[in-house]
Amino acid sequence: MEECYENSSCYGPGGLCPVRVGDLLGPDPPRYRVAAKLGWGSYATVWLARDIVGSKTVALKIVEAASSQGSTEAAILGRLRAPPSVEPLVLQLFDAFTVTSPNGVHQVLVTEPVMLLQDYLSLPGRRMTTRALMRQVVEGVAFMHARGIAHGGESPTNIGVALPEPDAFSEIKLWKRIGAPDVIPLLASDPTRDPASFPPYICEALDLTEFVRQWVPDFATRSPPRARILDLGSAYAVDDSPPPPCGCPLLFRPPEVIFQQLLDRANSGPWDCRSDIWSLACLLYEIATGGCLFGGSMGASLNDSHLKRLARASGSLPDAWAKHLSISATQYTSELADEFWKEREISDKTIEDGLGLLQLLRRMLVIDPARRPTAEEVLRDPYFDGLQDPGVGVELDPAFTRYS
Ligand SMILES: Nc1ncnc2c1ncn2[C@@H]1O[C@H](COP(=O)(O)OP(=O)(O)OP(=O)(O)O)[C@@H](O)[C@H]1O
Repeated sequence: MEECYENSSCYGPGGLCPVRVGDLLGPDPPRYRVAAKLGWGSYATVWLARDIVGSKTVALKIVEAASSQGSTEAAILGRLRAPPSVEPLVLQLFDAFTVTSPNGVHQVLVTEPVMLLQDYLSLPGRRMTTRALMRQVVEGVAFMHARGIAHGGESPTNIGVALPEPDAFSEIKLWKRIGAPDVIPLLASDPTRDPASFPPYICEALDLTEFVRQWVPDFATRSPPRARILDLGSAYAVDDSPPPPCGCPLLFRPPEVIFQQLLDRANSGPWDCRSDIWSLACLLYEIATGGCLFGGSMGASLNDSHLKRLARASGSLPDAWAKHLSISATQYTSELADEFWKEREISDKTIEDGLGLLQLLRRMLVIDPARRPTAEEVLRDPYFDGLQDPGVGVELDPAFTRYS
């Protein structure tokens, strides 16, 4: 039950912004009317809202007060804006402002709403091949890197798909179609606590997939999807600033960060666009197979065994790491890596060129970040050769001039 909602203890000084369905938010005059919750993360709640001035449907990411002041997400999304004539591959920012609640000042990002890729992949009869979808994701990463942004957290929950006809949604149609959300009333155990510091109820997130299924039943079969990279909360501009702590989920986290954290848990050390390439490889494997490349049957923890598993996949271990692990580096050979990859052979015939995909992933999963291919080089890998993507209408442009 608890996992279906953000934790109520997140409301308090420096915490989340208390939001209710129907609230009108925005810079003067407020223009975004909250219709439903879309989700929540470690630092924010995200809401579907109607822009009553622009007659648009938008997503509002409302960041907890303690993380709002230092948040660079709006600036980074601003740098990744696509020109109007180009299909974007990164979530598009429409507006940014702050709201003040009893818990502090909250950054609000107004973006397009999307369906999570994992939910999209569950729709029956989708028209686009997984390989074409993967190419869009790689192209999105190449675009970010060309703009000097390292993402630092690529994982399946950070990839979305543009919604069909989002501006035609209205709050009334929404609730008529799928019913009202479940809510849990909140009452502070301390009766003296300011009741304005928490919402009167915690609201269940909207089942966007179910809504799209009903609203546009032929969405998956009608047109190829347009992928979007989201959650730039851990991203940074590599030329302008030192890397923030790496926010990548453990199973997607690159080995250089893991090694650094094994030395000092509080410090993820330097990471950059080459680190993204490692996470991207793990993400591509998961998009293709639905399985996790480095998750053992017991999951994974930040420990020596996990680092050894990554070294096994890449067939090498730096001497300094071997010394720390008290093992010999010479046992990490390409033959050992061959065994790892043999265990991951893709037998699912619906995945095009499974062998070609694994070869590409091996190219990307190299321990030394400097030897990993760039995202542009990944796009030119034979695995993506001859890919027709008529619905998206974008072609690979090595210089990415179409974005500038
Ligand atoms: N534009 C959007 N459209 C639809 N849903 C969204 C959108 N942005 C975010 N979400 C939903 O809200 C959730 C939280 O968003 P996000 O990951 O950006 O928050 P966060 O606090 O930065 O999370 P994290 O814990 O990953 O750092 C997402 O997992 C997703 O379910």
